[in-house]
Amino acid sequence: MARISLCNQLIPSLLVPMKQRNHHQLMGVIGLTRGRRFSASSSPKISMSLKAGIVGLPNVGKSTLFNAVVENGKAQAANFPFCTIEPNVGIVAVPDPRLNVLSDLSKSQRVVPASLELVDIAGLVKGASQGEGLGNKFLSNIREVDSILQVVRCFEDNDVVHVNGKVDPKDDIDVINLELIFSDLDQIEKRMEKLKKSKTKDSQSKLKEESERSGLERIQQALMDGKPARSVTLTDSENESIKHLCLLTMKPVIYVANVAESDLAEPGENPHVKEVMNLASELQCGLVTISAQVESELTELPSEERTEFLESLGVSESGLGNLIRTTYGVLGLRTYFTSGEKETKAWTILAGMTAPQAAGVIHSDFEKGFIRAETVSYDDFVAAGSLAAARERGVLRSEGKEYIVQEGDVMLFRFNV
Ligand SMILES: Nc1ncnc2c1ncn2[C@@H]1O[C@H](COP(=O)(O)OP(=O)(O)OP(=O)(O)O)[C@@H](O)[C@H]1O
Ligand SMILES: [Mg+2]
Repeated sequence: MARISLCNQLIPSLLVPMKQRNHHQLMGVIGLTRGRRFSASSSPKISMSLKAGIVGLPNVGKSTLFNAVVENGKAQAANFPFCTIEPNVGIVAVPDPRLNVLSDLSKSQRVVPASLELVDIAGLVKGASQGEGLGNKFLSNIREVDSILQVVRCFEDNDVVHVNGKVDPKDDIDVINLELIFSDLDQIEKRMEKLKKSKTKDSQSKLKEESERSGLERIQQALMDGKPARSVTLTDSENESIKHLCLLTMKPVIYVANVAESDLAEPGENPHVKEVMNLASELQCGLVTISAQVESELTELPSEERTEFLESLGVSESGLGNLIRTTYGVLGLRTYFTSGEKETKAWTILAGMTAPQAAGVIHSDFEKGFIRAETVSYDDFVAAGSLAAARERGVLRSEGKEYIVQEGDVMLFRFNV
C-alpha cells in the first residue's frame, strides 16, 4: 500500500486519550509531534510532519533558501509559534487555497494547514562518503529525511565561490549522487555481511531475510551501474524488508535550480537550468526553479512592496508555494479535510490509505473503533455549503472500512471506543 518508505514516522506518535466513551464524532484532538505538545486549547496543532532535507554542495544557496522558506512559512502560518525547533530545522505550512474556502463556509474559528519539516543540511563535498568534510555526519542527517531537495547552483556570480571553481550543474549533481550511492553501497555491504552470518532457524524470518538479500543484490547492481535504488522495481516483500536501511538513493529527489534574479522571468533560457531539466527527467526527479536570493530579499520587504518587487523581475508570485507543494506531491501524499465551527484542518495521508487508516492519523482510537466515515468530495461540499446541506442533497456518502480516501475528501468519522 505505502509506495514509499518513510523512515521518519508517518503516524503521529501519541495522542491524548479521549474523555468521552462510545459513539463519537471526531473533532478536537491533541497531537504530539517529536516530543512537542500542541494542545487543542492553544492554537498551533500539527497533524503529521514529514521531513524534507535541503542537500547540495557547499555555498550553493541552501541556507538562503531555508531561511526564506521558514521565514515565509512563519509569516504565512502565524499559528506555528514553535516554527523553528532547532536552528536548522523548521516547520512550514503547505499552502492550500481550499482551506480558506472550507473555513469560510463552516465559519471555523481557526485553520490548520498540513505541514512539512524542512532540514537545512550542511554542504556535501567529493569524498563525503569516506568522511571528507564531516561527510558521514551529514549523510546520516540525510538518512533521517523522507525526501531530498537538492539545491543546484545555476547562477553566475564571481563573488560567490564555487567549490569546484565553476558553475556546472551536471558535475554538481553527479558529485552528490555519487556520494549518496557510495554511502548506500557501503551500508548494503555491511548488511549483506550480517545476513551471511545470520543463524535464523524459523521459517518466517528466513523468508524475510531471503527477500532482503534478493532486494539488496538487485539494488547493489543498480548502484554499481550508477543508478539510484529508487530506479529498481522491487517486489512488495523485498521493499518491505529493506525499508529499515533507509537507503539514501531510495528517497524521492527534487532538484531546486537556484537561478539569478535576472533569470527568474525566463528560466528556460538559462543553459544551466536546461541541463538540470534534462537530468531531472532522465533521473525521474522533480524540478523547481527558484531564486533563493530573491526569496530571501522578499522576506525582508513589507508585504505591500513584495508584489511590486516581483513584477519588476517579471514574475507574479514567489516560488516558495510551488516548492512546498511539489515536495508534498513527490512524497505521494494526499490531503483530506475535517471542517466544522471549531476548526478546518488539512490531514496528511499516503495515497491508497483506507478510511480507518486515515482516521488513525487523527487518533489511533479512531482507527481501532472505526464504524464508518461520512464523506463528501471537496467540490460537492463547496456546492452544498455544509455537511448538513450535503446530507440533504444526498452527496454525503456513508463509507465503510474498505473505502480508499480520495484527495480533497471532507470527512466525519464515527467510531466506538
Ligand atoms: N540565486 C542566487 N543568486 C545570487 N546569489 C545567491 C543566490 N542564492 C544564494 N546566493 C548567495 O550564495 C552564497 C551562499 O549561500 P548559502 O550560505 O545559502 O549557501 P549554502 O549552500 O548554505 O552553503 P554551506 O553549504 O556552506 O552552508 C550567499 O552569499 C548567498 O547570498
Ligand atoms: Mg548553509
